[in-house]
Amino acid sequence: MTPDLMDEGARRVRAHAEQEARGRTESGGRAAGFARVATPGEVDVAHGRILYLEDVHVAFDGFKAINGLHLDIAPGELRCIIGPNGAGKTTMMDIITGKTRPDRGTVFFGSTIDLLRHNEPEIAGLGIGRKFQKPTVFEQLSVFENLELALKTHKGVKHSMFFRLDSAQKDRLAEVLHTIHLAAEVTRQAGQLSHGQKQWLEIGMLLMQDPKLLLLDEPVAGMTDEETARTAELFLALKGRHSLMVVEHDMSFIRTISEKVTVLCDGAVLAEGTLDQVQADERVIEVYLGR
Ligand SMILES: Nc1ncnc2c1ncn2[C@@H]1O[C@H](COP(=O)(O)OP(=O)(O)OP(=O)(O)O)[C@@H](O)[C@H]1O
Repeated sequence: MTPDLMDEGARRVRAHAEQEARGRTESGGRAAGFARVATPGEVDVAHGRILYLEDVHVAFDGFKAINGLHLDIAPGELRCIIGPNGAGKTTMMDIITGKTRPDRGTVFFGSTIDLLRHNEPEIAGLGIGRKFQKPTVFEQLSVFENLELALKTHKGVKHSMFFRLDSAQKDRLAEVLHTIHLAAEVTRQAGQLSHGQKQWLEIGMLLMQDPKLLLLDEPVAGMTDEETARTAELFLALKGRHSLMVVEHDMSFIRTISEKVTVLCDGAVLAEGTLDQVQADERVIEVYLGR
């Protein structure tokens, strides 16, 4: 989910919210029980859940990729998702971000936002950022320019030329630079950064949008041991302020960052608990070793 997509989504969510408000005035109120459209930045976590999936199903040409999936993420939690190839991890992220529509089931962001009523850019605008495995930074621009670009709320040459950061945005940019360990690289061209640094820069671009929930797909694939260790530090620093869902195959990385691990298999949750607990689970051993 690129920052551009998040900007576009924020605009669409605002437009949607305004349209909903107009609809209420004209019709005198909406049917009770409908999920309301939250204004950007507002996620109701009073029930202790930032993300809630219940009995979600998706089939591709009859093949059940997601098959009765239940999942709950608490605000500020760092949840690790593991599972063998084809378990449905990417498809689950596709459903949360609106890229794939489930055949049935419930997918809520907080307790009031029904994500199935929103499209992909709207979901990005609601504060769900997604980082794909491959870094997609703007290689010709500097680290600073990449982060600045992530803040621009209007596209187009005119706005690009006249966009200036205000002081709060400058503070935010400095804070993000520090968080992603790139303060010393601020003027460097992104194309010259190492693979790990590019990954951090892309995470920084998402952080400029202040997402509530970050979905990270195999973030340490291809990183050196040192970069992996710094990424673990970064994620531990982010949890609490943001909720994170990390899909990863690197078990030593998972061990460093995880509290609760969810094991997916055949499109459903096979086991949940600490890494030690799930690794000792016979069913988990069977799906990893028995295939
Ligand atoms: N668009 C699609 N059309 C047909 N089958 C699909 C589609 N998307 C996913 N699948 C199938 O659904 C299953 C789950 O795939 P998914 O990519 O979600 O698994 P995964 O857990 O992310 O796997 P990996 O760890 O290999 O990335 C796989 O068998 C995959 O081939």
